Amino acid sequence: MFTQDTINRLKSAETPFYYYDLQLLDDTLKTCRTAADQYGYHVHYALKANFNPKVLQAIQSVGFGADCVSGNEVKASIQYGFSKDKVVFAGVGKTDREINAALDLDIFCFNVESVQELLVINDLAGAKGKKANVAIRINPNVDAHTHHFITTGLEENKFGVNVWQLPDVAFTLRNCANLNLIGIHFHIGSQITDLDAFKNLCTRVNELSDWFAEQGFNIKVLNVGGGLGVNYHSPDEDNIANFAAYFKVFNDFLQVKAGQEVHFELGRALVAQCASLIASVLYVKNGKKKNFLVLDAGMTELIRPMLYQAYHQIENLSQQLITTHNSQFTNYDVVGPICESTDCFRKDVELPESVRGDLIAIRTAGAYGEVMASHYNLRDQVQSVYSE
Ligand SMILES: Cc1ncc(COP(=O)(O)O)c(C=O)c1O
Ligand SMILES: N[C@@H](CCCC[NH3+])C(=O)O
Repeated sequence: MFTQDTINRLKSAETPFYYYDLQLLDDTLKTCRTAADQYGYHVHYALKANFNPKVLQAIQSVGFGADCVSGNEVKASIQYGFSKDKVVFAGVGKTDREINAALDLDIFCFNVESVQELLVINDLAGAKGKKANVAIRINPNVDAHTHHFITTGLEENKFGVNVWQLPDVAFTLRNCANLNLIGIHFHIGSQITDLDAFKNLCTRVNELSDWFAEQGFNIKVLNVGGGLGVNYHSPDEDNIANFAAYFKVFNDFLQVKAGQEVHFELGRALVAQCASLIASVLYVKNGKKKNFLVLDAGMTELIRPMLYQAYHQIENLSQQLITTHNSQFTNYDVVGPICESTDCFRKDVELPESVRGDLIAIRTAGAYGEVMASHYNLRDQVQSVYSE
């Protein structure tokens, strides 16, 4: 919910922009930290969700590690103060240049996604006279019951090694003198709201942890990835994810052997609710079949609705200030200015009757929003405005 003061402040900035509520970010981080600390769990923030400098500064200041998926994310995490012994480097296609840079930075661990990658890291580490810590990303074939496009832990997905490939992984590890296996890593998908999916993940992790122990490997880290979802439908009533319930599932169902640490890689749940995309109504096009609100933001600023049919709550902030019980409501297709028919945030959105210049908020846009913006149509770089 935006206060009148905030709306007045937003009116003075040029749209479109992302508005960050840094207090909510801080509250979310502290809630997560407290819930994780209860079990001694380690949280790494998945930078891919949002690498806005202010967001990174806030997250590193609560002591979380960093989960990175490119050489540039590794560099950014260290630049913004994440401790290098809490930086992990994941990704299915790490280049030699990226691996070398991460080796030079002495990061904590590579999350490795194939036997081929193990061999490359072994060679590159050897050439530097180093030993690289690795965790094997295993595809647990657990259904996350999330959108098909953002599920990652199924046999049909490109990520990780499949269970039937593990004997080959074990053989390779035994023959790679420059690798030190420290952990096993999993990530079953994103925007998961059914905690049973994590329960099923725990069962698989327990089996695989036992398998590695039987093979004589000392697995120090169980990295169960991220994926905790947020409430896109009620961003005000439910603005902080239920971290306590999430971590409790792992405490209840994950078998942790003596000396093992449990690591998480949360992205969305930490940052989604703290930002909204703020746009202005450029034109109201009333037709016979449809009414359109044409905004000055589109898929170039927030692509999630177009890419995954993702729901984001849409609010008319200007009319919120003057809406009375007599206000007229109209259904609009809320669209952007981009030359693509898919450039639509949502069809048939019921909003107070809107006029040119009204401020529109597209909520829960802090994760995979600003970071996925593009310059298509040679659009300007989207700007950010902060609550403090
Ligand atoms: C390997 C890995 N870890 C962590 C994350 C973060 O996921 P989320 O933002 O859903 O918490 C992702 C993205 O889905 C991922 O691919
Ligand atoms: N970018 C996606 C999620 C992918 C997460 C990265 N593995 C989203 O906006 O929901």
